[in-house]
Amino acid sequence: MSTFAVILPAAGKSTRFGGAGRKKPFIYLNGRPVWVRAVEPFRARNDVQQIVVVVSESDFDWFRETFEAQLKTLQVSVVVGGAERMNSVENALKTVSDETDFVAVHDAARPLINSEVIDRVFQKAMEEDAAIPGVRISSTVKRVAESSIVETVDRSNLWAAQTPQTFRSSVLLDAYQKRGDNLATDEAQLVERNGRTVHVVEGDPLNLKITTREDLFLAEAILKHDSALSASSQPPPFIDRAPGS
Ligand SMILES: Nc1ccn([C@@H]2O[C@H](COP(=O)(O)OP(=O)(O)OP(=O)(O)O)[C@@H](O)[C@H]2O)c(=O)n1
Ligand SMILES: C[C@](O)(CO)[C@H](O)COP(=O)(O)O
Repeated sequence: MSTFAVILPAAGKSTRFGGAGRKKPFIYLNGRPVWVRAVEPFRARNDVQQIVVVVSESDFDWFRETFEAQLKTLQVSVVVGGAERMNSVENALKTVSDETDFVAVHDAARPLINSEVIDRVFQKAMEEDAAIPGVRISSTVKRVAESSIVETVDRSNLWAAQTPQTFRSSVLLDAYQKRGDNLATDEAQLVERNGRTVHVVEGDPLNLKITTREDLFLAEAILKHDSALSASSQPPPFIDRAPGS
């Protein structure tokens, strides 16, 4: 069986989330911390051998003390992050066992990841060495400058990248070793720049990244809807029923 290490970057400043309160990975979402929800689907897998959460230096002691029980139960190690997401992932990569076949990087701010998406990405990565989940862009895309449209972008081949972004360990390590000072907003970009093909599999529109407070409200609504669905044996009225059902 191939083995996977999962890195969950949670060392950002949550600037776009705003407010003086907790940073978004540490906020409770319907009773459980966002980062815990992001970790759980990976911890449930037999092929995941190592899970590393990355937090900022200023959060490190507080995080380990506050979430001591969850860290022990979930068997998660904690690493100090860096100024940029790339630095945070790089720090975690240094702690990944040499025996690990694949590394997956999943935003700790994506708490609604499900096992079906993970299965698809992990399977594709095992077949092709590099894979990410994505969802097709469904709105018309405009390039805007000074509040005016300068271009309508052809959206037919545009996808929004998600996580977990998953790579054969050597492929990701090589991309990071050769990145120099180049920054990127996701690991796929580093691997692409290093001349490797990165494959895209169907993600999930509900695998949202909690960036703003509105995203948190959306995530809460999704979880409330799911729990209502699972509590009721009947599909919701808006789902078409087969004739005569
Ligand atoms: N230096 C950084 C920056 C980001 N992240 C993590 O990468 C994920 C995706 O980043 P983003 O959603 O942009 O989080 P923030 O950087 O905190 O958001 P903002 O840009 O609004 O400050 C988050 O889980 C964030 O904690 C990280 O580990 N280290
Ligand atoms: C990795 C990512 O979630 C893919 O869409 C995204 O690039 C993270 O961006 P952020 O600005 O670090 O949230």
